[in-house]
Amino acid sequence: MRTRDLTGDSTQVVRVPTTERPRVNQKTKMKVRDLEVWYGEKQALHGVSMDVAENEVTALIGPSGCGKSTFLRCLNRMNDLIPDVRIKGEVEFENQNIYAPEVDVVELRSHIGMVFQKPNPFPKSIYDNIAYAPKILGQVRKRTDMEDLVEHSLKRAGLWEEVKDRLQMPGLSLSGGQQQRLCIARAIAVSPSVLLMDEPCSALDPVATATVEQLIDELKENYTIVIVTHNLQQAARVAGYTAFFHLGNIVEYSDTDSLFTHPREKKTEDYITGRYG
Ligand SMILES: Nc1ncnc2c1ncn2[C@@H]1O[C@H](COP(=O)(O)OP(=O)(O)OP(=O)(O)O)[C@@H](O)[C@H]1O
Repeated sequence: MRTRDLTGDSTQVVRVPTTERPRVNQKTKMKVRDLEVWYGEKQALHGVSMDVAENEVTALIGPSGCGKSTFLRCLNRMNDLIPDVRIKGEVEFENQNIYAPEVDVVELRSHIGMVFQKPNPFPKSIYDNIAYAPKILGQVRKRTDMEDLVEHSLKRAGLWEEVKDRLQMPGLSLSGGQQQRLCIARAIAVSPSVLLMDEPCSALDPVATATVEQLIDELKENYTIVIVTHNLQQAARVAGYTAFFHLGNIVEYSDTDSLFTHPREKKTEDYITGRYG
């Protein structure tokens, strides 16, 4: 594994593997160490380590089956829901290993939210899609506070103007792109600091994709975003950092410009130039 000097101070050279930490002085929001995942007998991640930069968008790219979604789901323990899964290693968030036995997973997921590939609004009204989780979590009790939260979340997701006159309509009556923004609004309503997005645009047309990409760009001011995408142009457009996964390992992790213009590894170059995958 390659290393580089992160201090610039020749008297105190700290060497950190480049796959873990993309840039000098980058504040780290989540720290993943030696993550191994098995589904039954099949190992999907082989000791992956990575620092996730705060208030940045980090893209996970790589060929089908290389472990991107598995890695993403480990960041808020979504894999716990899969039978026969076994996870080793550490994922640190706010100075705590999220796999420690005392961690409350429901609360954890209110800090680290998730948006899925296919928009999946609840079969409820637009209003209730947003209000449901803050209510269940006891975050908001007064009706007027909830109305404010619903409005604020929909505005943050760039959907307010389109739905403000029909908040009691079913979320499922919206278009695909609107449903995905509703899901983003729902995720941010509980005030997470990290948003995980698993191919959030793959079911959307180019216009809706552009809207969601613009939203991701705006959200990164307040949120740390990790996004799985098959679309290399999308990674190049939205992400400050990109990790290239292959066969359950990270081959290369760096700032997006460097990864796409000067990949260090031959495998990365082959992938981004379309020689395989
Ligand atoms: N629920 C599961 N049960 C068993 N095996 C799984 C499960 N989810 C993923 N896998 C296996 O783990 C490996 C990694 O899958 P994962 O979905 O993480 O890859 P990916 O890079 O996100 O793929 P894609 O780009 O096709 O979505 C694959 O071999 C896959 O078949």
